[in-house]
Amino acid sequence: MTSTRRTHRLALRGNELLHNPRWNKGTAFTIEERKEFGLRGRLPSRANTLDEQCGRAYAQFQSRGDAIHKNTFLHSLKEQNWVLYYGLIARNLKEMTPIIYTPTQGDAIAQYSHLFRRSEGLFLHFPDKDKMEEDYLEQTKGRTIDLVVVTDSEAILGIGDQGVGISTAKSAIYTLLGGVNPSNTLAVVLDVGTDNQDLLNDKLYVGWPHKRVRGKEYDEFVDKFVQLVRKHHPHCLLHFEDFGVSNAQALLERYNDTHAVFNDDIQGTGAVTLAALMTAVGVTKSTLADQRIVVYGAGSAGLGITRQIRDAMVQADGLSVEEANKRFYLLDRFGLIKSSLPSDQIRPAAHDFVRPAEEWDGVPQNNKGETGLLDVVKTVRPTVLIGCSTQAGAFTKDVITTMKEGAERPIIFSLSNPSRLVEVDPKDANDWTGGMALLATGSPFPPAKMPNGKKDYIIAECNNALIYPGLGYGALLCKSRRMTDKMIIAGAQRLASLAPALKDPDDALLPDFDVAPHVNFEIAVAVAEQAFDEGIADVSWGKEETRKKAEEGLWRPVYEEYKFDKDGVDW
Ligand SMILES: NC(=O)C1=CN([C@@H]2O[C@H](COP(=O)(O)OP(=O)(O)OC[C@H]3O[C@@H](n4cnc5c(N)ncnc54)[C@H](O)[C@@H]3O)[C@@H](O)[C@H]2O)C=CC1
Ligand SMILES: CC(=O)C(=O)O
Ligand SMILES: [Mg+2]
Repeated sequence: MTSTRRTHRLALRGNELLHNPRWNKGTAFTIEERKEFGLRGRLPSRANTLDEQCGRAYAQFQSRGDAIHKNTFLHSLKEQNWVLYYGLIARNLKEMTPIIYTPTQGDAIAQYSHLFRRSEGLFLHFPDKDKMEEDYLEQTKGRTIDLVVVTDSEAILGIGDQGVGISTAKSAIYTLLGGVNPSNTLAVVLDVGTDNQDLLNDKLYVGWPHKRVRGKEYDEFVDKFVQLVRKHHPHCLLHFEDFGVSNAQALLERYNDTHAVFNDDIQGTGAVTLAALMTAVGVTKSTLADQRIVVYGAGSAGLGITRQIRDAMVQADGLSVEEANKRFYLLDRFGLIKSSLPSDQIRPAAHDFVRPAEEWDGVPQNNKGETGLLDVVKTVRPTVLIGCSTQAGAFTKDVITTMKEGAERPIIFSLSNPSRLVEVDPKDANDWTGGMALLATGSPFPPAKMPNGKKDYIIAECNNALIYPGLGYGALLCKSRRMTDKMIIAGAQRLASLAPALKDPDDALLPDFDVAPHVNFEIAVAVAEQAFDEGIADVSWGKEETRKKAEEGLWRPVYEEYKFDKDGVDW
């Protein structure tokens, strides 16, 4: 890829410049820049390169004992110097991504109020709803905003309602893995209260200490925000993250046809899982349509995955929607989703996949008429088992060995985060199936030992971060007016085409996180090209230039030249 160093004209000097993480270079300011920007006496004598700074910061990172302290260290680095923060993590991607993202970020968010030092992003508080536009403009006036990542923190990274959190980590991943310019992103928390009693009881809780606002008032608050984004940044992609399942689905449906919106838990997770499954069926030399798929946990992720795979069966394998729906067996907290369940136990998004109760006559059920996972597995003999339930250990040895009896190469994805909530430890799934399972997890796990001295099996990390930065960058690159299903499938197909298991069936089902920036770049190109095909790209250049434009638009953590200019950038 090409790289061009630009010169920036800055109106900031002295401490203002040193304390601005976007522009600060710390000891890497050159002797000339120190003179020009009034920094000479504010810095020690010796100028460092970025590599030297990264070496020093890496040693400091290593000296932090546990993951949460490492997370805090990196967070404070981000408050000081963006180039150093992203440069350091980019140089140590596999080691540091789990620190700034899942699994560690979940713990950091759970302790947010206690670890709090400095705020980041935009907080929109329900009690200040009448001032929302003022607060929004205060943070965004004069800025280019290409991407807004918004959360109401109701379902954070598998640990539930945390009141405030997550959008900054998701937004950092856009920069790290997608090359999105961090200056052009905005992380937003919609603080509508929390139903987490521990937080409400905590005197240090920094969010609005109030029960969650729901219903009409909630909808109006979110709508006001969405309309503000549309009014001031009409081309910007609006990414919804970790909303509670009912709101997540409803918001996507409400805005999807009119605005470039994207729900990561539904669509991003659906897309990365589809890619892993496409690779897995390549290994088993079958098709998507050949599968019998059990999805355990029919929330945002489970329903998003189900719909994504169903749509791909229709698009790629030519099934009708009705035929494709029949390939799925969904379970939630009331067991199998079947027609005899009371209607309030079946979410609207699950309606397409409800199994007829008659089909289950004679299959054991509990005294409430619920059919559990093991009995579903015994009856269905699934080829694919996907977990997104937050129920640690739900895929027991019985479940896995029963599945193995009906599938030579069982495909088992336990996607719940953080790692401790995984439905089955991939090491166990590997052992219980004699090394025959095709595995993926939501957080990183070490490779599994294979029988008969075969090489270790790399567990694919099936996390939406392997695809959402590329989906987002592709959409904002071509200023797409929407994020369509076809764009998402194009991204998933490109991701699957890069999977190691395509070349070697004993290798991982998805590319390694080491190469996630390259992978997301390829996804972005595929997504933008698809937007051109659908006639929804809104730029002056043509489809054939997509790759070149994508390269030019990448933000990279390198120090660029500065010149002082009193009319230059001042924020
Ligand atoms: N790997 C990845 O990229 C992603 C992983 N996830 C993870 O997936 C999990 C679920 O996330 P969301 O779908 O956003 O949450 P969610 O709350 O929308 O869905 C969880 C579902 O599991 C169900 N459930 C709870 N207990 C159950 C039980 N005993 N049996 C069956 N189902 C049960 C809940 O009723 C709910 O419908 C979390 O751990 C999350 O971190 C979510 C998004 C992306
Ligand atoms: C990865 C992600 O989006 C989640 O666990 O919610
Ligand atoms: Mg999420």
